This record gives sequence, structure tokens and C-alpha cells, in this order.
Amino acid sequence: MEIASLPISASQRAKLISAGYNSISSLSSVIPAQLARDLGVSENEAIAILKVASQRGGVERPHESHLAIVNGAQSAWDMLHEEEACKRITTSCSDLDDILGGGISCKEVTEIGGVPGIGKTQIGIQLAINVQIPVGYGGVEGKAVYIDTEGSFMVERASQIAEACIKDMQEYDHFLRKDLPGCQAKLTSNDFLANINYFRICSYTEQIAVINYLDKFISEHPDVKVVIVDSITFHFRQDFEDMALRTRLLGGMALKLMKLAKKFSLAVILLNQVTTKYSGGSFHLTLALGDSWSHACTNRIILYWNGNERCAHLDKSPSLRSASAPYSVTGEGIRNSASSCKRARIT
Ligand SMILES: Nc1ncnc2c1ncn2[C@@H]1O[C@H](COP(=O)(O)OP(=O)(O)OP(=O)(O)O)[C@@H](O)[C@H]1O
Repeated sequence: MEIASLPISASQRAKLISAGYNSISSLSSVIPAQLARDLGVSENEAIAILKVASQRGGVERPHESHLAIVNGAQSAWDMLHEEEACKRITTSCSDLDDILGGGISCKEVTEIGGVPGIGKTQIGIQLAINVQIPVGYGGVEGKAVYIDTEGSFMVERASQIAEACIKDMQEYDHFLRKDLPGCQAKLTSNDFLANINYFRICSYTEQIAVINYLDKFISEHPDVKVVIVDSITFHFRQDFEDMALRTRLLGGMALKLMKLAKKFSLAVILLNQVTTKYSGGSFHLTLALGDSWSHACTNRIILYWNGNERCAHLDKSPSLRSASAPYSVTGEGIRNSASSCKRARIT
């Protein structure tokens, strides 16, 4: 049950959400002194909030959780069918799609991390375009939500990538000598841009607010099939001193995004930066936010340089083996790397 439904003041509600208490159940194990510290309120006020929460939660929670379990019960057979029916969004790089089992999985949270300039935003923009590829061309025919925390989304670049996508569809038609109804003839790059819902985020509180709002937004826009957060870490790395609060906020956000992915069968893409970590006597590159964040996504892809070539490594997946694939960033967007194209021509 949401904090929004608690009969408390608006400022208390805002303080709870900013401190990472996104649901009534998140208050179930907290003691008044801790809550008072987290919210910056008196202990008496914290006790009053907990009392309201326990009244609400105490009456309705057991019933709701019982219902959730019953509704959620599913056989493994059903799950297998669901997994087979799960759609995937192409990355426009077939080598990368291959190691991902056909593309980015809808229904799951995928984290993509790498050093600056490796192409994280390019992949984000490519997915915001590719999610719109019509079903007739093997696409998902959905819309995108792009949450930009860094200001790196470039609309001209999205337009270029959309033009290239339309060109690919025309070539596909030409190759098959057929005209698929409702497809390329009518689609323009402006249509692609119109289907990207863009949110510019300037602080971590805004980021939490937007992620909390997504459930309502997507309920009203059920065509959304990908949510891209570029990047998830930016506002959490700047001037953030209270690490316990940061961990709690990020944990709450990750849980919300996982629920969204499942509830609306959509792909959540979290772009992340890398940082250095000292272990075993040397420094290693690791994704930002540390070990406490590592459980927050279902799949993790690490982008890295191999000499002059960009590569993607599938580092975590519940069903696919770890593997790497080269890719390139071209004027047309993400594509196979030049070296793998050369290999394909030789064989
Ligand atoms: N039109 C283009 N044609 C070819 N390559 C391009 C084009 N636009 C961008 N790139 C490549 O993409 C790189 C930038 O990628 P991107 O902005 O996605 O990096 P990033 O990983 O998101 O970096 P950061 O962490 O700094 O945001 C550029 O350095 C360039 O190599």
C-alpha cells in the first residue's frame, strides 16, 4: 500500500518519500527514534505517523498480501509460456542481440554500465527508437519513457537514428518485395520522436517523484514498452553523504522499477557509470553504487573498450550464459562492429 494513501499531512508524506519510505510496509520494522532521525521530526511526530501507518497497515495489509499471493500463484508451465511469449527489443546490433537471447527483454530490469563515451546514451536512444518498430517488422510497436538525469539526450541524434531505422525498414520491404500495411510509408522520424515521453530530472528528489509517478503514467499510456533512466546514479553520486539513506532510496527505486517491468510487461533500462574499486591489491572498474545495488537489476551488461573496439559483456542474467560481443556507434546508431562485418564477408 502506498504512502500516498496515509491520512497524514502533505509535508509528512513528502518527508517519508524523500527518506525512501515508499510503502506502508517499509515502515513496519522501523522504530520511532530512527524514523524521527530520518525525517528530521520530533519523536512524538514519528510515533504519530507510525500509529497511523499501523492502523492502516494492520487492518488491510494481511488481507491484501493474502490476495497478492493467491493472485500471484502460477504454475512453472505457465511461467515457461510467459517467458517464451516475452518480447525483446532489438539493439540494432545482431551480435549483441545474440548474446542477449534476441534483444533486451521486456518484463525485466537491465542495467547497462560503462566508462564515459562508451555509448550508453547512444544505446538508450537506440532502444527508445527501436521499441517503436512495428510488429510487422518483428518489433514491439510500443512507446518509450526517457528519464534524463544528466541532460545527455539529444533530439537531433534521436531523429538521425529514427531516419536510419525507417531506411532499414524500407530495405527490408525491398528485400522481401512486399509492402506491410501501416508501416514505413506512413512512419516519419517525427512520429518516432512524438512517441518518446521525455522527463528531464534535476535532483534526486525529482527522480524519486517521477519514478513513483510512472505507475500512474503508464496506466494511462499502456503503449509504453520501455523505460530508460539515463543515468540512474548521477544525482546519487553528487554530494550524497548519508550512505544509509542513499541505499534505502535506491533500494526503494529499484523495487518500484522491477514491479513496473512485471506489471506492464515492459523493459526497464538503467544506464550507470563506472567507478574504481580497490580489491585484491589492485584497482578494478566496477559499476557505480557498489555491492548493495548489485541485486537491483535482473540483467547487467558492461560496456568496455577492447583496444579501439567497443564491446558489451553480459555480466549477469538469470537464464543466459555470460558472453561478450563487439558493437559500434555509427552515424546511423548502434550497429555490428566493423571487425565482425569483415569476418562475415570473409566466411
Ligand atoms: N553521430 C554519430 N556518429 C558516430 N558516432 C557517434 C555519433 N554520435 C555519438 N557518437 C559516438 O558516441 C560517443 C558518445 O556516446 P555516449 O554519449 O552514449 O556515451 P556515454 O557512455 O553515455 O557517456 P557519458 O557517461 O559521458 O554520458 C561519442 O564519443 C562518439 O564516439
